[in-house]
Amino acid sequence: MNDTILEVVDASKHFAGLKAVNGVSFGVTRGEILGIAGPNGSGKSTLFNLITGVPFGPTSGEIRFQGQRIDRWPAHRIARAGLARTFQKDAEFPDLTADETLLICGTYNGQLGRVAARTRSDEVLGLVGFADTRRGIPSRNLSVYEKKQLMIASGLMSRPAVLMLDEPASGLTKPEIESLDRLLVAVNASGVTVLLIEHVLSLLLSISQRLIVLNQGSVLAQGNPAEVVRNEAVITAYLGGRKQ
Ligand SMILES: Nc1ncnc2c1ncn2[C@@H]1O[C@H](COP(=O)(O)OP(=O)(O)OP(=O)(O)O)[C@@H](O)[C@H]1O
Repeated sequence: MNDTILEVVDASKHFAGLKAVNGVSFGVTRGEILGIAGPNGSGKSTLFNLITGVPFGPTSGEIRFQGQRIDRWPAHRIARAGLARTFQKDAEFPDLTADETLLICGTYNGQLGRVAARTRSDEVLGLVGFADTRRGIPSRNLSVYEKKQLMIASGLMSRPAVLMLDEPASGLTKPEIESLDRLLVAVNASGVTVLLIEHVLSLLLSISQRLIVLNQGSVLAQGNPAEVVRNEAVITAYLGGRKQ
């Protein structure tokens, strides 16, 4: 049985002369946590953009999700098919509470009625460990870690098969990164395949089963995380060409 849930085949995104993503191919196995690393500007967020169609699909290449070709689908159709993502930002709706935010995500992305959305909110907030006492305050007043919890909970409202996270550890303290580690393991254990863009190497090494490193829009290395971070080309890319 083929257990590949998501396939990126020779995908590129070019902005005029800039090859932001250039001929990238990889598969994602159902149930895994796949880490994606790379220096700033190497094309990680653009790769998420072209997979999810937010705000654009690939210039060329194919994206296949659960056996269907999705690279010409509108973003909302891709989301509703089971590919959810988060962005590198603080709070989706700063003026809204966690409950209100999740109601919007549940009814729009998850296409749930109000009662089902409320039930799902309880489930996802429990899964990410969000305190009940914090559900009624505007998101802008939450701590950095609580905003991350809410962001991940929002992505889970539609019961996605795949959750794509863009640098969720940014701005977190070391103990908070350890909490995030446990949170993501719990999300994965609940049956969600996870794609994780991250600069925090300790998190990637702790939870990823495989690691892909991008550089200048192309795959530089992929495979076992501990081996990939020892790869000489990867070290050189991170050090900007300086030899140690
Ligand atoms: N909409 C756009 N128009 C033009 N250039 C873009 C656009 N989006 C991204 N780029 C460029 O594409 C390249 C890759 O950017 P991208 O944001 O994907 O990198 P990244 O690896 O996610 O970086 P970081 O780690 O800093 O978030 C960069 O040179 C960026 O300036």
